[in-house]
Amino acid sequence: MAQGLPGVSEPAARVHRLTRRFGDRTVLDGVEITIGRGEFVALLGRSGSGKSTLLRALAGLDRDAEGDLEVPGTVAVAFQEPRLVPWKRVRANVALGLRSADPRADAERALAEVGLTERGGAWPLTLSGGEAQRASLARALVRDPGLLLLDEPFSALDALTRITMHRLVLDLWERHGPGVLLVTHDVDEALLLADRVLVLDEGRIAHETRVDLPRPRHREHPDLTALRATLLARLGVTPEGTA
Ligand SMILES: Nc1ncnc2c1ncn2[C@@H]1O[C@H](COP(=O)(O)OP(=O)(O)OP(=O)(O)O)[C@@H](O)[C@H]1O
Repeated sequence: MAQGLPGVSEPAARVHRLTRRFGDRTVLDGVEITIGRGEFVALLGRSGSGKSTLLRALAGLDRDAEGDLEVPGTVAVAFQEPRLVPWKRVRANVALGLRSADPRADAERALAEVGLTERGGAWPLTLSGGEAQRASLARALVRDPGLLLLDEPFSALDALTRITMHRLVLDLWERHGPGVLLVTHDVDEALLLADRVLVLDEGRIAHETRVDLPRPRHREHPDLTALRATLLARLGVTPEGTA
């Protein structure tokens, strides 16, 4: 995978002709994506369409992906399962691998930002699902990423916690301004959070929708109803009540 050199007007990430084959199966087939600095992009696609494969390539975790990838800044990833190291306390998990002057102080600051100051000394296994996701977000943000990759980080959470986490992510994004790529199954989540929603199908970005609405957004907003219908149709989901 070729890594581009950072330039003056670099976006947070640029993917050019990204291709990934597993044996004789081509899962990604020349994907093109640009994520602007400070832009929030959501990626939808049917199960098995290659969303996680794309995200892993962007995170630099897949050496066998072909194509050009330009990510000028630091990349941080938060996964569906928080992936905290169980034998390190929460604070130490957030500080893990951090090469700053005072990793512990940075970790404390990040924990405060996600509202988890009091759980810094806890063991990961004692955290609730929402708390563990907050810790995972703190661990991502403490690296001050230019690109934040979120792989379905809210899908295992209950509905109320998910709403709280949506607000938290928007708040952190507005404050820190990374480019975000959020992989999700949830059309509403994509429409509530993102500036732009992409649909991955047959190994390519088959559709793109811009969401020009101020945040916070409400599910019932009439503009979202139309966008939701378009996206569901693109995903091959037939509206209820039709054949
Ligand atoms: N290491 C691998 N070896 C072989 N096939 C793989 C590997 N990783 C992914 N695949 C295949 O690539 C396809 C895309 O997988 P991927 O996990 O990226 O899909 P996804 O869109 O994230 O799915 P989901 O929404 O269900 O999480 C799947 O058919 C999967 O079986």
